[in-house]
Amino acid sequence: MFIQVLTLSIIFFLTLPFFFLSLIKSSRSKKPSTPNVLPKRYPLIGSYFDIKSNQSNRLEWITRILKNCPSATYTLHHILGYRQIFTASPDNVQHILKTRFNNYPKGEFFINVFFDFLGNGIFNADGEAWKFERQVSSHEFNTRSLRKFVETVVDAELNDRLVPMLSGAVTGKTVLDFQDVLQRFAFDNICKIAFGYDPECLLPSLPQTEFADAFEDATHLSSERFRAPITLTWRIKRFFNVGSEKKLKIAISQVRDFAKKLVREKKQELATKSSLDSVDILSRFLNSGHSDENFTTDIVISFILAGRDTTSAALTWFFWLIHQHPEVEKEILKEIKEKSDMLVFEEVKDMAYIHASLCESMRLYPPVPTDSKRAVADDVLPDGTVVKKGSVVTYAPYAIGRMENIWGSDWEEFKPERWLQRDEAGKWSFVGRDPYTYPVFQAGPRICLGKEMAFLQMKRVVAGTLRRFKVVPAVEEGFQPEFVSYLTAKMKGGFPIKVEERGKLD
Ligand code: HEM
Repeated sequence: MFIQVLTLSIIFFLTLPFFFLSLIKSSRSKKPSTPNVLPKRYPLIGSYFDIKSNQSNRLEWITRILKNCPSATYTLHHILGYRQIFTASPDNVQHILKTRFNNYPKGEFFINVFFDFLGNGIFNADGEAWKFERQVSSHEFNTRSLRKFVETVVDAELNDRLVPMLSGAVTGKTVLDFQDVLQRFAFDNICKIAFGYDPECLLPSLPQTEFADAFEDATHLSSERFRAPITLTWRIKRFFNVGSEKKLKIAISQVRDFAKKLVREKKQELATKSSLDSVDILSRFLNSGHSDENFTTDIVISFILAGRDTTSAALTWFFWLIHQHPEVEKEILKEIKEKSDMLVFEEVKDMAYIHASLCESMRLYPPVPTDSKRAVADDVLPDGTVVKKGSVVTYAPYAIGRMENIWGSDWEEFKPERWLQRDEAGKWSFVGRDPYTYPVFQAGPRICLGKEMAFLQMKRVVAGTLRRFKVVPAVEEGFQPEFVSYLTAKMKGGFPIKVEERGKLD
């Protein structure tokens, strides 16, 4: 706090004369004022005051601004001339993620902010390091691996852990935090598929998971660095090891200790096994000659981040929306009833209505609501926005999902049908949108590697849960959950539910 006040005071006194000058100038100005939704901007400090006052509702604030800009793109001016361009324009998204991919890496700024937590893991790498990690990991996402994932890992976690836990909640009439349960589910899943290790997080006792808490803190506090109005603040705090940086250091060291333990155990296992027996991602990296402990630890952390918080966030919002829309739930149940009790891989793939409902839910509540790149060289976006070398360019799936010109005047409504068409026999088929209009999984060369895996897992969980149970939010009448976003999104305070047994589907 002291450091933040000190930094601010210095900047404040340096910029005071410019501030008053601009006030006088704007009060004399005859020009019509900009709509008050756009931030006020001053010399040197840019829109510091608006940025600061909207820090806690940043996503909504940015969305409101983008909705009020003709090309859904806005350049936000931070302190000392540093610019950040926000966009919700599909053409601009395509330009950044595909057409001029090489001009928009994650960049030094992002990598430095997250380096202590993610190191050189795939989420925090550019250039050759990224290419190598992507190439090695991609083998784990072929059809054979995906089939194995659904038929062994997901089904076992569902039938042996999730369903018994929901049954227990019916019998005991207990309230569960479904967000926590789904995170545990996803964590067990990703550890099994990526490292061949079962952390047994989703047990009836809901074991205290020090690691999960530390992971949560590390994600939250690292992304706070990214949002800090003044970058210098966290660097000074880190130097003196005080405040949030002290907490972050402790959380990161717990996360890294856990990940290192996984790497060491895997190395021992590989020493006694043929390399052909080990088909998880970690084994692939270790077998490819990359046994450096820090590097493999980074890989483990990135995959946990990729696999744990994304699908659980998506499912949390999905189950909330389903309860608000009984007509959608009814249609989902119809689809479930058409399939066998123990779904096989092809049946999971084929569930078009559930697929559409998940897409629709992630349109409104994307697990990764914004994503940033840094311009290597000067550029101009398709809408004419000038990008200066070094500017941060952020595309916002959350805002794109709320654009009337893309989704129509009913954009606020949860309507899976906007992703579907019926054939003459009345069977639904899924109609996707291009990945720039729906960049929930990113797009272009860095599109999410786990997209298909995520859908298979989520569809299996939805079918396995709703076939037997009704998920009822345990909240007061009129309650509205709050969407919060760190690196990935969350429902603030968790998602309390009661579970009811459903009679046989008729
Ligand atoms: C609903 C679920 C998911 C969503 C919405 C999602 C979304 C995303 C997004 C937006 C990115 C780009 C992040 C960035 O570069 O900053 C990404 C990257 C990635 N995702 Fe996912 N993801 C999901 C599930 C998964 C799962 C289950 C895995 C499995 C391990 C996975 C693996 C990855 C990997 C490895 C990358 C890095 C790709 C690269 O940089 O080349 N994701 N994902």
